[in-house]
Order: sequence, then structure tokens, then C-alpha cells
Amino acid sequence: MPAQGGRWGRFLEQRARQLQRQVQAKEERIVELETENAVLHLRLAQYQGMTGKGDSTATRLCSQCRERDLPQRSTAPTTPQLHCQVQNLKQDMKALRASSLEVFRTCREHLQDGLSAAVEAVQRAQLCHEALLAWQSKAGHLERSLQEVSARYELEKQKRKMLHNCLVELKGNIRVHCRIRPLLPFDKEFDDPASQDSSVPAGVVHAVDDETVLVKCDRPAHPLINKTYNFERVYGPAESQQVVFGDVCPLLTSLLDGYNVCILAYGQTGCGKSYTMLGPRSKEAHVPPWGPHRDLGIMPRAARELFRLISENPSKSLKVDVSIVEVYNNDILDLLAKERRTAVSGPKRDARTSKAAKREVSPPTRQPVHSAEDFIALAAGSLPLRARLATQVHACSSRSHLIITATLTAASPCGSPADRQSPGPPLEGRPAWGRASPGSPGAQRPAEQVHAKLQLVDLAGSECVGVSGVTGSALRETLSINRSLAALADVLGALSERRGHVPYRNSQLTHFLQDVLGGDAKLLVILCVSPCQTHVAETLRCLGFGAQVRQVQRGQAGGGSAAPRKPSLFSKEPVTC
Ligand SMILES: Nc1ncnc2c1ncn2[C@@H]1O[C@H](COP(=O)(O)OP(=O)(O)OP(=O)(O)O)[C@@H](O)[C@H]1O
Repeated sequence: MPAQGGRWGRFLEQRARQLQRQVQAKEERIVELETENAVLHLRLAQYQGMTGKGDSTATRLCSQCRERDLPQRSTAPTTPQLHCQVQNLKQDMKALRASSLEVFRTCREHLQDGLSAAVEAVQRAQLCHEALLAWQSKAGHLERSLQEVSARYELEKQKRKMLHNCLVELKGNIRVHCRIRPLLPFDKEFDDPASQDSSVPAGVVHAVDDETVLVKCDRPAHPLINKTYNFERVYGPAESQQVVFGDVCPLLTSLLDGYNVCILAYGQTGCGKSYTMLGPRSKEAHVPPWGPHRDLGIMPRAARELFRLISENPSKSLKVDVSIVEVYNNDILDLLAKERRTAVSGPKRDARTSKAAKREVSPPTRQPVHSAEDFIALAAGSLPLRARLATQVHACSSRSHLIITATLTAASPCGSPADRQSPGPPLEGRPAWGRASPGSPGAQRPAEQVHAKLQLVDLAGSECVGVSGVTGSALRETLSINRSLAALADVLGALSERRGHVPYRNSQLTHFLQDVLGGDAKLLVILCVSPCQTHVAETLRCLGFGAQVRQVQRGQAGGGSAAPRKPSLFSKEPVTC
């Protein structure tokens, strides 16, 4: 029994322990559940709070909705209206979409256009840039070649100048041209039936070719005349003023190169000297019309050419002064002096020679001119003062030798290349650049100034007293004219024969022209002859004078021995036929 009791007891004990553990677990579970319960209570309280808030919000919203719904409900559109509106809206939307698409498309096109234009512009700019670079290099190249060409041009210019002067010297510093004027209404032969017949050559003087003139005259009771003369140039009656000036032009180049130049018209009265030198003149004014005119004479053409050449070479800064004198009855009269304008017998300018054999000319008035027009206007103003007379040969015979001088003054003190290169005698006749000759008007200027002179000389006509029919004071004029022309012939004769003494002082004319009658000054003598039989004796005399002048040329250009001495063809006495 006790063993049973012990077992029972242990069983109970274990059971008690088991139960105790279960109770403990249950108690723990209760605690847990109580905690959970408390948490749930808390949550519930929270939700309840939230729900309360939501309820009040809902209530508020509901009341708000109600407040809002009330008016809407009264104006609210009906469903078809809404449908219609929706349809309209859809259409609007569609239109909007279409126009946006259109705008978009246009913008895209513009953009594309703009882009392609920009691309083109960029390409063009690139091309331009490349072209610019090419042009720049070309310009550089051209500039360099221009410099080279300019340098070569300067060199060639110097050579040209040298060659030109050599050529002029080879042609002769003294050249003789002959111009035969046409038969004119005042000529006796003009109405002759033979002269109307074009198959018979009019007159007795003919240009055979450019260098030969033939005088052929078979008069009853006179010996037959059949003579030819050669000159550097012969102009027939039909040759124009322009052609004549064409041969004068090169001399103006020589003038700019620093040489004294003289163009001198020689011949019988009425044979066209003034026409050749100045141009045709109107009866009233005695002055040629000097506007643009195809018959302009050498003087106005030379004035234009001179200023053209000066303008081509502005670096030389040349100044031009003009003086105009007439040699009348062996007196030099200054046509530019103020007194001369009021009194025809005006101030005389004498050419004298001092003991030291230097020519001293009381200088004529020198007017500066700045253009060809100034030059021409000056001549036009003074020419009416020139002494004239109506003779039996023609109505407006010049009774004096007219000398128009243009003096060129340059700033350069060292002289022209022509001065340094040209051969020739050391003093007289050397190019005038670089020296102011003591007797010349240029001597008044400061010593460093240099100059060259252009002299245009319209000589009074040699006259056959019997033909011109002059008497009294006109006869005295004629004697004086013929004497001075004979003195000119003597001077040229002495030069051609290289005589030690040249009689410049025998006449005021030769004295005044001394600078240009010798040395390497360029002298062009234009012999003017009439084609008429009436004047054949004077024509032969004139052509003989020309032939004598050519001897001077040969003597100097050839540089050889002096030409053989010939009896002078000229007489100091007036010609009487
Ligand atoms: N080549 C020519 N063509 C047309 N007319 C001319 C020509 N030569 C001269 N004449 C005319 O002949 C006339 C006389 O000419 P000009 O006055 O030039 O002679 P000149 O030799 O100067 O005379 P002078 O010595 O007496 O003054 C003028 O009317 C002139 O217009």
C-alpha cells in the first residue's frame, strides 16, 4: 500500500506541476490578450475620432454639394444640348488641330527654307572668302608686277627721252617743212578757167610727194621754170591743220624734256603763215575762233598739248609763263604790257649786247598761265593789237613778226636727264634745263630754277613791193620786214657755213631769237607758199631760203665738216619784181 500511495503521490505531483505550468501559460496568455485588448481599444478610439471627423467633413461636403447643385440643377443643360456642345467642341478641336498642323507645317517649311538659305549663304560666303583670298593674292601679285612695271616704265621713259632726242637730233635740230596753200578767191588765178578744170593741176607749185615740191611755170616771154626742192615734209593744198600739227607734236615732247623749241612760219605775204600758226581769222575780230574747231592752228593746239603733257607728268610741277611780242619796224613791242593795250605805239623792248658779248633783253611782260584756255585767252586778247594793213595781195596783211613765248619753269635744281645725256656744245644751245641763261627772261628767276622755252613765230610776209602795191609808211614797214627776213637768212647762212661770227645783232628779230637759232634747240621752219603764178618769184625765194636752212641742219646733225660756202640766196634789199 505505501508503494501505491507513493506512486500516486508522484503522479499527482507531476500533474500538479503540469497544471501549474498550464495555469502559468494561461495567465501569460491572458496578459497578452489584455495588452492586445488595450491596444485595440486605443485603435478603436482613434478610428472613432477619425470617423467623427470624416462624418463632419462629409456632412460639410454634402451640404456644400447641395448648395452647389441647387442652381445647376435649375440651369443644367439637357443631354442633347450637352451632346451638341460636345460635338461642337470636337469640331473646334478638330479645326484647331488642323490649323495647328498647318501652322506647324508652314513653320517647318520656313525653317527648312531658312536652313537651306543659311546653308547656301554659308557656302556662298565660303566661296566668296576663297575668291577673296584668290583676289588678294592676285592683287598682291599685280601690285608687285605694277611696281616692277613702274620701275621698268621709268627706265623706258628715260630711254625714250634719250632716243626721242637722238631721233630729233638725227632728223636734224633744224627741220624744214613746206606747206602749199590752196588757191583762194582773192588769188588772180582763182577765176582762171584752167584752175576750174580739175584735170589740170591748179597753180604752179605742186607737192610731188611727202618730201618733194615742184615749181613748174611756163610763161610766155619768160624762161621755163621747172625746179624741185626736197624738205623733211611737204604738205599739199588739201592737207589739214591736224596733219600739220601731227608733225609738230614730237617737238613738244622735246620741250618737256628740257629743250628750247621754236616753230617759225616763213613765207610771202598772204601764203598762209598766220593760218598755219594761229588758224583762220574772222574779218571783224582779226582773231581766229579758238574754241573747238577743226581748223585750229599750231598755237592753240600746242597750248592744249603742252598742258596735256604737263598734266601727265605732275611730279615735275612745271609752271608756264607766256610773253607775246611783235617785232615792228625793227622794234620789239610788248603786246602784254598794260600800256600797249591803250597805245599802239606801246613800250619798246630792246635787245642789246653788252661788251661781254652777252645778250641783254629788257624782258617782256611774262604772264603765268595755268591752262591751255588761259594761254589761248592771253593770245586772243593781244592779237588785235598786232599791226596789220590791207594790201593788194590780201586784206589783212601782218606788218610785224609775232613771237609767242611759253617759258616752262620747274622746281628741280638738278636739271633734266636730257641735259645730262645729250651731246652738243657746252653752253649755247644746250638744253635749257638746269641753267638760267643770263640774257633770257629766266635770268630774273632764282638760280636754281630751270626752264625751257617754246617760241611760236608768225613772221611778217616777205613782200614784192610791185605786187603788194604799198607806198609811204607801209613801204617803210615792207622794207623793214624784208631787211629783218634777210638778216634771219644771213644768220642761218652763217650757221650752216659754221662761220665764226654769226650776225645775230643785225636785227632785233634775230637778236630776240638767238637762243633758238643755234645749238641743239629744236627749230622747225614751216615754209608757206602760194600756188599762184603771180607769186612764183617770191615762192622760189622762199623755197631757196628753206633749202639754205636745211644746210644748217646737215652741218649740225651730221656733225661732220662744215658745208661748203655758198653765195647767199638772200638780199638785204627789198624785193622788187
Ligand atoms: N591752207 C589754207 N587753207 C585755207 N585757207 C588758207 C590756207 N592758208 C591760208 N589761207 C587763207 O589765206 C588768207 C591769207 O592767209 P594768212 O593771213 O595766213 O597769210 P599770211 O601768210 O599770214 O599773210 P601776212 O604775212 O600778210 O600776214 C587767209 O584768209 C587764210 O584764211
